[in-house]
Amino acid sequence: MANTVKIRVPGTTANCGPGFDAVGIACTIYNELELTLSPQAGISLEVAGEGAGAIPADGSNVAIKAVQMVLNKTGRHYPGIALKMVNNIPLARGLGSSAAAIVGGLVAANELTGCQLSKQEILDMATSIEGHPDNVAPAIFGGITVSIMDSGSAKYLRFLPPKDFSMVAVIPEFNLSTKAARRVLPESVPFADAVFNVSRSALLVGALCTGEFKLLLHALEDRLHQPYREKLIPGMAQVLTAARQAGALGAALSGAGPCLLAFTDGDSDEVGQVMVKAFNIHKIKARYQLLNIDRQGAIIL
Ligand SMILES: Nc1ncnc2c1ncn2[C@@H]1O[C@H](COP(=O)(O)OP(=O)(O)O)[C@@H](O)[C@H]1O
Ligand SMILES: N[C@@H](CCOP(=O)(O)O)C(=O)O
Repeated sequence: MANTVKIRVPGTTANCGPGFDAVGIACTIYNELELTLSPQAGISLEVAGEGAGAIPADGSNVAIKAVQMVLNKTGRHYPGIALKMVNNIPLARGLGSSAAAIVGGLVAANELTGCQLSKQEILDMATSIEGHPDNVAPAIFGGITVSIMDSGSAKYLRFLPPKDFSMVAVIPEFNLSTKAARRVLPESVPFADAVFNVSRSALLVGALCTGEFKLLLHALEDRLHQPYREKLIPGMAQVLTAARQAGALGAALSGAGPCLLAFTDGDSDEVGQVMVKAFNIHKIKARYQLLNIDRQGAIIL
C-alpha cells in the first residue's frame, strides 16, 4: 500500500554577516514537498516552480538522498519513491533551497516510517548532507538558530526576538552555488579578523535576543567570508551601502549569496528599490522580496 505525506519547509538566510556556518534565520518563503513511498520499484519526480526541469530525479538529488538516508537508518525497505515539489525558494541564490530540500525529504520520510527519529537526529542527518548546520537548523525549528558542531553532532540554540523586524531579500538573476562560493574562502585568516568576527557575532546574537536592533549596523559586519565572496557578486559592496543609506538597520550577504539581505524596521519597499537600482548600475538584474521570520520551521500539512 502506498503512503503519502506533504511537508512545508521555509527558506533560510544563513550567516547573517559574522555568524559564518553558525547563525541562521527561517524566512517566510516556502517549498512544499509531497512524498509517496510504495512497493512498486522506481523513483519519480515532479517539480513545479523554481528548479522545474533542472532538478535531477536520481540519487544526486539531495531530497531523494535524504529520503534514502531515513529508510537506511530506520531499516525500512520501500523500492518506490515518488516526490512532488512546489518550489518558491530560488535555487543557488543563498536562501537555503538545498537545506529546504534536505529537511523536506528527511521530515517526510520520518513521518511515513513512523517517526522513529528525533529532531536532533534529523538535524544531524541534515547537517551531514548539507555540510554545515546553519541553514538546516532554522529550516527544521523555525525562528533564529545558533548552531555549533561537536564531535559530528550539532548543538543548537533556537530563539525569537522580543519584537519584529522585516527582511528585504534582493535576489539577482544569476546563480552562485554554495560550493563555488566556499571555494574562494581562505584556509586561515589574520588573528585581527577573527577577533573582529567574534565581537560582531556576539553582538549580533545579543542584539537579536534583546531587540536592540540599532546595533545591527555593526553587528552584521564580517571579515571571514564576505570580503572573499565580493568578487563573485558584482556591485555587492555598493548594494549593501545603498541599503544602509536608505535606512536599513544593517545588511549582509544571505548565506553564500548572491542574494543580499537588509534588516529593516521602516520602509522596506524603499530599501528594496534602492538595492535593486544599485545592482542595475552594475548591469545585474535583480528583484526584491519582503520576508519575515518564520516561527514554525518544517511542518506536516
Ligand atoms: N527542491 C530541490 N530538490 C532537490 N534539490 C534541490 C532543490 N533545491 C535545490 N536543490 C539542489 O541544491 C542546489 C543549490 O544549493 P546551494 O548551492 O547550496 O544553494 P542554496 O541552498 O543557497 O539555494 C541546486 O543546484 C540543487 O542541486
Ligand atoms: N554558511 C554557509 C551557508 C550557505 O547557505 P546557502 O543558503 O547559500 O546554502 C556558507 O556561507 O557557505
